[in-house]
Amino acid sequence: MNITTRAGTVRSIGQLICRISRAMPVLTLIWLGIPLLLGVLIIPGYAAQKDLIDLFIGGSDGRDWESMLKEALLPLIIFTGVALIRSLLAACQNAADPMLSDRASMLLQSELHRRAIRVPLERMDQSDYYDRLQRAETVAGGDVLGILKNVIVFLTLLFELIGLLIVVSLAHPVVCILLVIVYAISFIIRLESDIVVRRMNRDLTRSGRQSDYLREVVTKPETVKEMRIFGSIGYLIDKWHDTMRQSLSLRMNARRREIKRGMIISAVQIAGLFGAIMWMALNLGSGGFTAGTLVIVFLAMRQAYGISGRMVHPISKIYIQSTKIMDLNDYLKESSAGDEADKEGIAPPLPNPGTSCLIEFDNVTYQYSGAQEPALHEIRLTLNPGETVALVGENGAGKSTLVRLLLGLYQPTSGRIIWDGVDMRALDPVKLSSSMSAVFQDFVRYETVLRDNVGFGFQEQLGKDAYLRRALQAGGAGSLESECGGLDSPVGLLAEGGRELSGGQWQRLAIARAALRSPKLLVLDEPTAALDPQHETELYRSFRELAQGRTTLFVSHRLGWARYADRIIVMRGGRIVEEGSHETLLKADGVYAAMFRSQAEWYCSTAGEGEGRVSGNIMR
Ligand SMILES: Nc1ncnc2c1ncn2[C@@H]1O[C@H](COP(=O)(O)OP(=O)(O)OP(=O)(O)O)[C@@H](O)[C@H]1O
Repeated sequence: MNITTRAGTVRSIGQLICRISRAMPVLTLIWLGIPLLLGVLIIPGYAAQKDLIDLFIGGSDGRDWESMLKEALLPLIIFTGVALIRSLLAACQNAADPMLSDRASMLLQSELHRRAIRVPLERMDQSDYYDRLQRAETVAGGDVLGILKNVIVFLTLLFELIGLLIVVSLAHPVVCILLVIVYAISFIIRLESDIVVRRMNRDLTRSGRQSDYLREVVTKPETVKEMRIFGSIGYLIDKWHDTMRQSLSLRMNARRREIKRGMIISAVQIAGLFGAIMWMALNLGSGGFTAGTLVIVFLAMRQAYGISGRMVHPISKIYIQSTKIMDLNDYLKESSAGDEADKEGIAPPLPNPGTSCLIEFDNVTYQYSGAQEPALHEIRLTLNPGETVALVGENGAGKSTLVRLLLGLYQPTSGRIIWDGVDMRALDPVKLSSSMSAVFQDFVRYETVLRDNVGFGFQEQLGKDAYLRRALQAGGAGSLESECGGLDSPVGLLAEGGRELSGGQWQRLAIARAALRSPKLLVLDEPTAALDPQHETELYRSFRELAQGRTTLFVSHRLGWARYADRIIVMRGGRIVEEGSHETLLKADGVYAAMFRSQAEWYCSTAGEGEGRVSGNIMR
């Protein structure tokens, strides 16, 4: 471990403690002050012992017992007082320690969650983000308890060790120097050993995530069905075994290395202790030591030896955990970018989005981080107020990427998206998102109560049953209220007594959620993927009503629905390749016409074979 890494470890622990102390200064002060006091108290404790030993070994020396006892009274009081105060402080430490750790864990977890919701979506797409978030979550959720425990044990032992070294140096500086050298060598060896473990733990997070995924995927009822049919369970289990075997072997190697280093450290310390005792024995006559000095130096060295042995554990743990602390600090630092601007008085208020909702893509290019090619190339597109535009194209054409940019979830790599004449990046983000509503193909299932599933669309109306019912109707989920037993009935299997809903029912709730708002911009990204044809037809009718007077963009692979749009945009390879009404595009006989014909042929042929129960109105 180099100096930079070591400094990084100390700095990250310092940052962690500073973060905690800002939230709870008094508790942190008590928590840190107790070890310091425990260490300081070692010195008068040993000084009193030395005086007592010298007094009683020196004998009466012509004095009466009464005057000797009088002389012994002060050291006795100090010795007993120190012992009492130390045990009192230890009790306080036992109370303060879990109190601080638990509160710190809660504090860090809430800070982490607050930060996580601010992270740009582009950052979430990068796999290293999940590694970092996972490590930060593990630290804030539980590891921090262990880390703070280790920090406090280490500090307590460190201050006691310093106290003992002061005791020894007061007796004779040479012995103290010898002990300092021994402990310094031990520390360096230990630090070198720990860097291996630290690196290994970091590497193992990624493979651990992979093995967790594999373990989950082979046991989940949703995935088991398909895997049994495709016979992929055996292959995935073997893959999981391989990942686990590699992790175990890495861990075993690091453990062996740690044990070897531990043995070297013990040998160095025993040699140092032996050398010091020998040196003292050789200088016993000439060194000017009193018997008391000799005894307390011996006792202090013995205690210091024990302490340094016990210090190895928390130090080693802290070094291993320091990566995690660094990760937590880095994560909190990274995701707090922009916080400064949020502080009241620093950032000027941003303008609200306009009410007409004329949206222009001005030469917009978007490239995913790490991707070789842009997913969208120089898009020029205008969505007119109140217009319904259908976005179609083959898989990977860039439709969802365009939708994410339109919703402000991603920012263009180059170019601008303009809302009523203003670059969307310059608009108030909260007002902007409340002017939009969206239904995604990968919609969220809130396994709480029915009310939440609709009301999260517009939280101010969460308690207004009439609005929620209207939204349920608009989403084609009007019957769910009575089927589930009321708006406050639990849905999903997570809540006790919850009613599990079908994929289509969940999807209809997502649509009801979007309908609850009164958005200027409505975006429907494959909103009916999980619906049966009958309900899909009903839903598209509801969408048409919902889209009235709003700028609407909908993405669908069902071209039968695209014909009802005012305009159809066809994408291919990240570019807009065609644009126009259904009739114009059919006449143009290009990409859209080919796609439409192939779908129409499929429907006609399946209907002709008498197998298709698909309602013909999809392609009519
Ligand atoms: N998170 C990502 N990171 C890197 N590349 C991505 C990411 N998401 C999508 N892409 C790539 O961007 C391109 C456009 O993807 P996009 O999801 O926008 O297509 P799509 O038209 O919505 O496809 P589909 O119809 O299958 O949903 C594809 O080549 C895809 O591989």
